[in-house]
Amino acid sequence: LDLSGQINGQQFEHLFLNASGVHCQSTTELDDLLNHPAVGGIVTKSATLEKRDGNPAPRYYELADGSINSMGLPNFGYDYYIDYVKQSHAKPTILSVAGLSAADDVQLLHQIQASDYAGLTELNLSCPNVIGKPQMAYDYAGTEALLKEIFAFFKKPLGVKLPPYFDLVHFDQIAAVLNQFPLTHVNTINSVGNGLWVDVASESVVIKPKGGFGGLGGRMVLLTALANVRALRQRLNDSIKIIGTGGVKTGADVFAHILCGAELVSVGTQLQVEGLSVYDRLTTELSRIMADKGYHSLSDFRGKLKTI
Ligand SMILES: O=C(O)c1[nH]c(=O)[nH]c(=O)c1I
Repeated sequence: LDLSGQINGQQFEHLFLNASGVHCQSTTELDDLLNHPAVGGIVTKSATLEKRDGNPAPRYYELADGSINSMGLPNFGYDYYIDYVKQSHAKPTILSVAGLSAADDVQLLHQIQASDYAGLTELNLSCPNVIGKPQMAYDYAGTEALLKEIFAFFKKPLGVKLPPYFDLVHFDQIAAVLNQFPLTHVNTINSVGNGLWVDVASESVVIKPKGGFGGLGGRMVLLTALANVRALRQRLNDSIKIIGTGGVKTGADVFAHILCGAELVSVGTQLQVEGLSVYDRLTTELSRIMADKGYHSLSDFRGKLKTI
């Protein structure tokens, strides 16, 4: 079976990545992913200019049907990750970056442009957990202005990480902005921002930052993730590929993401819960579904969701 995908001419022999933030903060974790046969490529934890400790713990909590997190962008800083992705790796790498401001974003991309890194970069426009910092991708004019400034100097392959949208007009608006730029891909969705879990027994929230508010992931966000992959596939230029992220727990979920138009699929919460073996299970389950349907490659059904 051909389970490959391509972004900007870079061949991902296997469709699976990690969701940025999960199992990707240290070089050891990144090596674990790269060395796993059922992983096709990796995304780094979003890097900021300087190293960050992030928010106070507890800042991640696993639920029956997913997760809630308010990590606060803990990472070892830009230099740590550019040094890692600059090395030659057997599989494609995506360097994720997240400034604490638009100016930071520009500075980070200037540094990447000046470096000899030739791989993919992903600008995270959707971190919901940096206190006081709004999610840029909910500001359409701000996103357009930022991307105009960036593409004036940035000539390397660039994609963006998007938050979920919940209104068809918002899909139209963000697609109208993104279609103006030579983006290699969009990665959708980031966590569903600012959910709240209440533990009834203790009558308390379960994470410390932001009074318990945090980004939602896992099975509970699958339907929102599929909607965002599908809506953006229907609206974005074909040249902008989609990395489907959000809610993947089974091979059927992976199949659904591809049917909605995803080129590649990321696993976040379920990787956190299950470990690297999740990729073997998902590969087995996806392969069985494809074989039952007589499909030999992802392109046999990618984007071919039927309506009724
Ligand atoms: O809190 C985080 O570090 C975080 N958490 C998320 O769920 N998405 C993000 O983009 C980020 I930068």
